[in-house]
Amino acid sequence: MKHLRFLNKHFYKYKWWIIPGVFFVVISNIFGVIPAQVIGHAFNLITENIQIYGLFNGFDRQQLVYDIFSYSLFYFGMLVLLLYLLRGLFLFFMRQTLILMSRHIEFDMKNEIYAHYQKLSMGFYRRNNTGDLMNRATEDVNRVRMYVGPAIMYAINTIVLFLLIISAMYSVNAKLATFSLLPLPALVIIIYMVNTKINQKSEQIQEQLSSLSSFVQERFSGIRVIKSYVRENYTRKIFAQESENYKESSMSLVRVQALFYPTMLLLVGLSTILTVYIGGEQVLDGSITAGNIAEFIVYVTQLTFPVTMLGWVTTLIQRASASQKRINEFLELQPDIQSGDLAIDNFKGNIRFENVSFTYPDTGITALKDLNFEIKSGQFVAIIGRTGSGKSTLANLIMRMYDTDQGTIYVDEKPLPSVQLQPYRNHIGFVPQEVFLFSDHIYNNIAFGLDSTTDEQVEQAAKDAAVYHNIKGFELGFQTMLGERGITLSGGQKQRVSIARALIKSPQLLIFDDCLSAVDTRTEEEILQNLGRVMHKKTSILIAHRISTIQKADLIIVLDKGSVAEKGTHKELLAVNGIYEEMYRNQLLEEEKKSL
Ligand SMILES: Nc1ncnc2c1ncn2[C@@H]1O[C@H](COP(=O)(O)OP(=O)(O)OP(=O)(O)O)[C@@H](O)[C@H]1O
Repeated sequence: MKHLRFLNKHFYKYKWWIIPGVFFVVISNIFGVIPAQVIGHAFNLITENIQIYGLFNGFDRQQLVYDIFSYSLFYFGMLVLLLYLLRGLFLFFMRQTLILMSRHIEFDMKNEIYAHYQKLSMGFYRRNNTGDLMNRATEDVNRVRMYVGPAIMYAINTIVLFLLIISAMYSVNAKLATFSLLPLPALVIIIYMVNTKINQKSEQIQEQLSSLSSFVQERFSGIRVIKSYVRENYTRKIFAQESENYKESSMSLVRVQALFYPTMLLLVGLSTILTVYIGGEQVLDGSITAGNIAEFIVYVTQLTFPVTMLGWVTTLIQRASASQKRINEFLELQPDIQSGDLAIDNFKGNIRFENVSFTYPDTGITALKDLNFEIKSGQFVAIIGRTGSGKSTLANLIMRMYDTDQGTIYVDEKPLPSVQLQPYRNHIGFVPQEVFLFSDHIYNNIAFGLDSTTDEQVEQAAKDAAVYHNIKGFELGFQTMLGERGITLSGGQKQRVSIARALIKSPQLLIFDDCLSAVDTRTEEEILQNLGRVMHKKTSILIAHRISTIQKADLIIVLDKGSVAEKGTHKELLAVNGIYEEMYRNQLLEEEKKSL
């Protein structure tokens, strides 16, 4: 329950919704209780009038008695109707305030969680899977909303109704009130127990459903692999098994639910029988009127719904508390990467690594060891090395996706952690190794990094990335949709669209993380030539596997097992006869083999 205290700030913010809301609950309940008394009076009127009507048997006046009697009944009927209408009106206001408030709180919470997620660092995204993040921002928030809205509303409603009805009952007759209420505690306990059971089963079903959905989602994403390995029957069988489990749990839930209403009706029926029996005795000894029995039956029926709600409200509160705990776990996390204060308005693109080492905290893998080098402003620098040698890690450190364990990275001679993070990243055009494009138009994908763009800018970026003609070849050109409901680009086209996305920013520093691997050598040559023009006097860092890509670099850094093994120009490195020269020889050999 303590986790729900987090929501108090929201309640405070929306106090002018809660206060009238509670007021409407009280008023609507008053209008809900008075009709029972009116019905009681009407009942008394009937019994008394029937006797008077009988006395006038055979007299002309009998018709007059009948008219007065039916007029009074009509009056009582209209009064009950009016009271219920007023109750309905205030119930409407109650929902309009309390439930609407819960929607506002839900909206605020979702925005708060989303904004907070965005602040958290890469390590957080590595540690937690996307499904979990999504669940906390949607399903868990929804459960909390059920607490701030319906649960609170029904709880207040139940308390107010209980107080009003019980005091009304005891003011009529204490003995009858006690007997009529006797089955209610049993009803509360049974409902609570059944509800807990239903809840456990629903949770189990929910889990099975999400595992079923993940299974289906993954299998359909990998449908190509399934078809090529002819595993359709195999996956169908697994799916049938998972569905069977889901069906079994659902059936067992239905069985429990089927018990719920009969049990409830049984106990309410018991209460009614007791009311009529004890009430009958009381009428006989003259302590109450027959109308009071009718009044009590209405009370007992009115109490049934809130009592049922009580069990439901308890489960809603328990669920909300568990969900809020999960939400708080993430909201209380502080980003590992905190922005510095130094402004970096005229970034020149000078990067210096001084004794930099880095170990991934989750795996304990030391990816970079004691790196020392300088990338001067305006240089074209290449990073090369075997797979797993730490090239992408180096790019991530420059982007400050992670902080170094030891040593310092200086940007324009300022320690990177002391620099304002977002303006710094804004100066960089980063093309990651794993291309990610949004399910949106090609145009919007290229324009992604800028707040406003012109068609010319987008087209020029596409031309520089050598993807313009491909895009123009599509029926809808730059308005072609990508992603699930759009077209699928080839690996090379994707890489080039993501290059265009970086180039459109005219960044001061460009980092290509092995993003030319799916591009043929001729197109690669074209892109490199364009880069020479676009990145003139600006810094470019190219991570590559092919030596042909980087031969013209001002500086080539060869990484081996996380350390700088060699550095220099192409010519200088060949002269060293080391790793670089060996890679060069192997690649030449491969090309010769291909040309044979
Ligand atoms: N997010 C991560 N968490 C933990 N370990 C990682 C992570 N990313 C990379 N590593 C490890 O760090 C080492 C260096 O990886 P990195 O991706 O930097 O190499 P790379 O030179 O870019 O490789 P490739 O050429 O195959 O892309 C590897 O041993 C890898 O397993």
